[in-house]
Amino acid sequence: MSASIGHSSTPLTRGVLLHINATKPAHSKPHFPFLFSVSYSIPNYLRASRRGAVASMSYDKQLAAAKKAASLAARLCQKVQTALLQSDVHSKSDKSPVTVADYGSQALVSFILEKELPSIPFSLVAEEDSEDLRKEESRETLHRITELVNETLASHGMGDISPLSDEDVLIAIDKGKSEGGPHGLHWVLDPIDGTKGFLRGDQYATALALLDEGKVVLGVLACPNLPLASIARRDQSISEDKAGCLFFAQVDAGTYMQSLDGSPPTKVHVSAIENPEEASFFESFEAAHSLHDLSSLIAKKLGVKAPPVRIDSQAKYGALSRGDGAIYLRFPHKGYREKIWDHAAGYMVVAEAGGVVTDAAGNPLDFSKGRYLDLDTGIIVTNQKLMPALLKAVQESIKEKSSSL
Ligand SMILES: Nc1ncnc2c1ncn2[C@@H]1O[C@H](COP(=O)(O)O)[C@@H](O)[C@H]1OP(=O)(O)O
Ligand SMILES: [Mg+2]
Ligand SMILES: [Mg+2]
Ligand SMILES: [Mg+2]
Repeated sequence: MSASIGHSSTPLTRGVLLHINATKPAHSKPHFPFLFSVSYSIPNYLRASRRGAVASMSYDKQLAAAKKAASLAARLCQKVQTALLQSDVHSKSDKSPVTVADYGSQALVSFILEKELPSIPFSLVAEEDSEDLRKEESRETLHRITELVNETLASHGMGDISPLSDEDVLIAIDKGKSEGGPHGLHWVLDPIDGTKGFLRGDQYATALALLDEGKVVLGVLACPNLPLASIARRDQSISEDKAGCLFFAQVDAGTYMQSLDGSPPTKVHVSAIENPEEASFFESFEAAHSLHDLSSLIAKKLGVKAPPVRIDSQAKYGALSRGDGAIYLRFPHKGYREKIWDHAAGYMVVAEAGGVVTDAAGNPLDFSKGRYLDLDTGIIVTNQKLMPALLKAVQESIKEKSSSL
């Protein structure tokens, strides 16, 4: 049995089904510069919660630009999702709305970041590229995307910018082809994380992070359908709740949440729960994205009593960063390669809120290897108190289930 948190649809009945979304990563170096001998005794999961060499720098300007870009992209996505949900059943099974929102979001973020930070060399590692959009049959879709991007800019205080042409939009999208890596500054973007949730009318996120010398130094998660109030112990329809959260975090500066409408930010912290019996855990809504039976086994071994809360996208990381749940488990099917844009922003938001993100072996996530994450089996997220027991349960469960992984 599970719970799921959607936006538009189903009333939530206790013990029936909640669905939402989210994700995360980690840093590698222990931050004890004068105690080198101690570092060998620090468990990997604690190393994963500490900042790297670039910790003392400020990224305030980049953070302001990232918040602006992600918020506007979320507005664009909301507009498309609203139209999608109002349309008839046939078009709901059509992939094109999400295509328009994906490309539009990427073009908008790319354009705004470069415009807002003209003195900084621009490198963007992003999910989409313009190859399909340049085909003759995509001409109308491209016009629609350009129109949406221009409308969004004009209606959110950027009307002084000359409207973008179709070619400008294609160029902005293709700026996302950077390979990232261990040197320099690289933006990392998932323009819509959780496309399945987007199409269902449920959770999705625009996820934007910045890498400096291979380390994540800031993260922004715009989650248009995530309720502002906690989704823990939810037992009635969420459609009554106000939704639309913007999470943001900068290295060594904590994690904050505000409404997408622009309420003052409040500092958030991961759950302080130490007893697994009181913990609840998040996982993908989509069984194709994560092994639900493995998560169930882990939860059982740990002694978790609550049913899983199933959510699409990196909204899971956002919800975890404010303590709505204590654990996030992600075990993709064999052969799936995780991309950095699916975890970089969520990682930062959780790590700065006091949480820990590792792979299934307890190693920090390494964002310096290019577009993919190179990791052992899965990703696990929780607070520092629960991590040792969680790691043990994960490793025992994987051993038991190893034939099916
Ligand atoms: N087969 C798959 N296994 C795991 N994750 C997937 C798979 N296919 C797509 N994804 C990506 O997983 C993330 C969503 O996972 P979830 O919502 O279950 O947490 C998204 O980034 C989604 O891509 P996309 O960004 O295109 O939606
Ligand atoms: Mg994604
Ligand atoms: Mg995506
Ligand atoms: Mg995708």
